[in-house]
Amino acid sequence: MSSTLIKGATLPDGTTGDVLVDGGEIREVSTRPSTTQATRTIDADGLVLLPGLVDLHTHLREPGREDAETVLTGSRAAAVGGYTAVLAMANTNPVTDTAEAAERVLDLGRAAGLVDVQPVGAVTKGLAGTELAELGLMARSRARVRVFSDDGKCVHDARVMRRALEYVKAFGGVVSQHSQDPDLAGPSACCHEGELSGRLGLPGWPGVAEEVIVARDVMLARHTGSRVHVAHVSTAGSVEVLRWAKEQAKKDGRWDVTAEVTPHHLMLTTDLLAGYDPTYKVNPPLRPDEDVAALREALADGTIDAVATDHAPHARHDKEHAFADAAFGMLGLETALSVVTTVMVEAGLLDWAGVARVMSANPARIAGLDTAPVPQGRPVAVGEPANLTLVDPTAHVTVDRDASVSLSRNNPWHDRKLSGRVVATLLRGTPTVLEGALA
Ligand SMILES: NC(=O)N[C@@H](CC(=O)O)C(=O)O
Ligand SMILES: [Zn+2]
Ligand SMILES: [Zn+2]
Repeated sequence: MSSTLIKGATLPDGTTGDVLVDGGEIREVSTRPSTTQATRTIDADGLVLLPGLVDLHTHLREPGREDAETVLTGSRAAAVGGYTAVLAMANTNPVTDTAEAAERVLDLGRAAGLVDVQPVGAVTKGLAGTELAELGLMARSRARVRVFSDDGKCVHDARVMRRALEYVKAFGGVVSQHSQDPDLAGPSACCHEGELSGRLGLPGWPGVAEEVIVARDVMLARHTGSRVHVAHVSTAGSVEVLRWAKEQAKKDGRWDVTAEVTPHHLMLTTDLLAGYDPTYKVNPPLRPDEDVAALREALADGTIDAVATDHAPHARHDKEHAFADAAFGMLGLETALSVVTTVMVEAGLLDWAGVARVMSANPARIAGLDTAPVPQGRPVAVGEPANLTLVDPTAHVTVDRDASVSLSRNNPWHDRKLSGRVVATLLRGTPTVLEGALA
């Protein structure tokens, strides 16, 4: 295997040095110039070297909607975005609700070979919300499933949620919840319920539809002594509940609650809907400024543990409709690091150690990938697997949706100026991205 010498990189802790990668591992980290000869040298002067990014929430669409994305094209988008591992959501067709289905996604990921594709298992059969899927068999399968989610749908029945939490506790699993009470909004809700939705004549979801489920689930986590993870948190009220719950869980030590926020909920607001552009239609919906401010603050102070993309590719014929009829979801893998650089690092809310924490270490730990046979989310240190992301923190990029390696084009960042750019990604020592493009 070839070796790579990364010269003069700034590490997350702020020190500068040379990093030698060989045999899939980090072999040297030295503050003085390394004299070792390597097959490849990357000049990293002025660049930041992060542990490979880990995405807790990706929709890869295979099997079933290979016209929108495949495991291969989604893996390409992930690598370009600086990711070395992604959790593939279960709302495919068929649903990932059996050990065989999970192993198939795992194998497709290995065949693509660009990032570790870790399947998420469904909580209930067919995402129908009534009967538990074969959680234990998925956990014991080759796919070693630890994260379970009916994402796209809320596990609405409290009894089913309680059972699922009890079940996953046995093998250190976690239930990732799409928190949204369907009874608090009509079936046609498609945006944030507020003054603007009234003006536009669009039926909305109130923030409280999310908050009541977050509150219920943290109490169920406490009751069962298990772990719940709140997917794509979008309101200030949810943050308040999480802040309280995390304090309680810490004191108790027997249960846990974690949460993720998407790049779009950290930057885009509900007023974008004024033009009825379905690119901005997403679930949970874009919220007002005060929610966005609360989410940023919560990510900075650790109330929210992780940034997760909720990369949700959709084919043109599903997205290009009148607002009310278009599919929910937006792309996120290729732009996440730039959005976080722009809204968190440049704003002084996170330093690079903080970015490493919320985009690599914490998501890996939540997903149980930090203890996998070949771990993810580990520090940039000698003896660790060489999963690495090299970032130019001062670059400015104007996003072009047609430059994307995703199969889909539902990109809300098109034409926006963002800061920070992924220059290179290494998966266990092998470059998947060099000079900002697939290697
Ligand atoms: N986020 C979305 O708007 N859509 C997701 C489902 C989901 O994450 O709930 C999808 O699968 O398209
Ligand atoms: Zn969801
Ligand atoms: Zn999702």
